[in-house]
Amino acid sequence: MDHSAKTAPIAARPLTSRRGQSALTGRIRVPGDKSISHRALMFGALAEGETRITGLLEGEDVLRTADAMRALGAEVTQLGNGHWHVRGQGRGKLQEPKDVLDMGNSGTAARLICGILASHPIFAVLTGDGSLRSRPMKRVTDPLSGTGARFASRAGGRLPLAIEGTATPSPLHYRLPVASAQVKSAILLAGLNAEGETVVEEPEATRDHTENMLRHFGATVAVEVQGHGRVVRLQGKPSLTAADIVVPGDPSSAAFPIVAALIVPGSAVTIENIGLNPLRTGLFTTLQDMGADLTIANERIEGGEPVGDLILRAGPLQAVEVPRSRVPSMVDEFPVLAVAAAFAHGTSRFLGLSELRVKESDRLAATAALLTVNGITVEIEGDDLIIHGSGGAAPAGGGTVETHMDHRIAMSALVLGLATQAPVTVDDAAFIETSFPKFVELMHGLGADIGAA
Ligand SMILES: O=C(O)C1=C[C@@H](OP(=O)(O)O)[C@@H](O)[C@H](O)C1
Ligand SMILES: C=C(OP(=O)(O)O)C(=O)O
Repeated sequence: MDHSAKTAPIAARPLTSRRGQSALTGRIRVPGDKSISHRALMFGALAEGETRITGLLEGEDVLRTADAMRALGAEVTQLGNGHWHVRGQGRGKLQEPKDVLDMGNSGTAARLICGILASHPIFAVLTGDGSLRSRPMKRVTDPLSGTGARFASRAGGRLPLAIEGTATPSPLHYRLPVASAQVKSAILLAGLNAEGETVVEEPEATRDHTENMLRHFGATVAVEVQGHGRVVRLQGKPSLTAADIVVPGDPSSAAFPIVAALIVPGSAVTIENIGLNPLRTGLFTTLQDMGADLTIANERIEGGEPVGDLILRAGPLQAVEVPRSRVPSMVDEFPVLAVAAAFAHGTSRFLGLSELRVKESDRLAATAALLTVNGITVEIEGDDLIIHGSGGAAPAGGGTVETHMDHRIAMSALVLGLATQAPVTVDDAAFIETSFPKFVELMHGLGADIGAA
């Protein structure tokens, strides 16, 4: 698939999901964690020596990061089956790219690379596909300007964006105005080449893969918990040394077969080797609050991250209220949680979803639309999403869902259609490739009926 800004738009790929003859059953693994995969390639490129990665997500978003790291001078080798090697020159030694860096659909790639480039004395231009070009970048370029780097972009801070990095970045002390691991990470990455301490204060804790992996490569990163939030301190100019990385299965990808197993009557599914970093597991807590038959087994530490297996059985779900403090730990899971809530007994409320408006699509609106067009009653009140559950009965379905270049809307809609009365169609499933290659094949393996529209 190619959906880059440089090429003509490719034909949309509609897909339909239907209630099958039987329940979903089986034991599966989902692809590697997207957040950890991006960081493994980037930090490998910033470290000295050869970083060996196992279980890398080979989805479009991460492949864009791999291309960008090559364009910046790192040797990035794909060995097959999720094994990759990255040979970096050491911190501060990236080369000026000879062409525009196309980050495709990936907000994480674009924003983290802004942080990396701000503290290199090179010029670079970033662009992306139609979705990424509409997403806000000022949230990183405004604070990063404090390093001395200069940014020029389209109106409203949209890509394409030109960066003139600096050889002598000032260290930043920044309090995040929104809960965002991407913004936190961009600031920490700029701090790698700054003299002294870079400090990020986050009022709500967000995923800490950057902090963990920087430590793994030899940096000194101190984290102080303050209420719901944290203060992160990075010592500048560390020696970053290549390190091996084992990428766990992505809990955000696992969310789709998880919800499918819970709503298709009679299903029994096990998903192995899922990352259980506590800053990523808000969905599992929420589903357990809903009374889902979801058990975590075989918990262990692999490659420095907690992982485990999830055992799921279909059954009745109760409505739930998700507090705003839980949003960062499940920020990408709300579309598919909304699908689960559509089957629940009672009315669910998800509070404080403003950040969903600036994802690959306006996910708050797209999630409400995906349910509404399939006969489920929803309301948006301010930044809250309210879903009136069907009380266990199969919702009507029969709708065609607009995916707006958003992989998570496409997969959520296809999961919904596995348990509605009439099939559900998505207008374009192509973007599923960004985070979950082989999603359809994996769901087929469980017995799901997903096919041509
Ligand atoms: O840091 C990361 O890897 C990510 C952070 C989140 O974005 P925000 O930082 O915008 O919340 C999340 O939505 C995205 O899928 C991955
Ligand atoms: C928001 C997401 O990713 P990104 O911001 O990297 O595009 C996502 O994968 O749901």
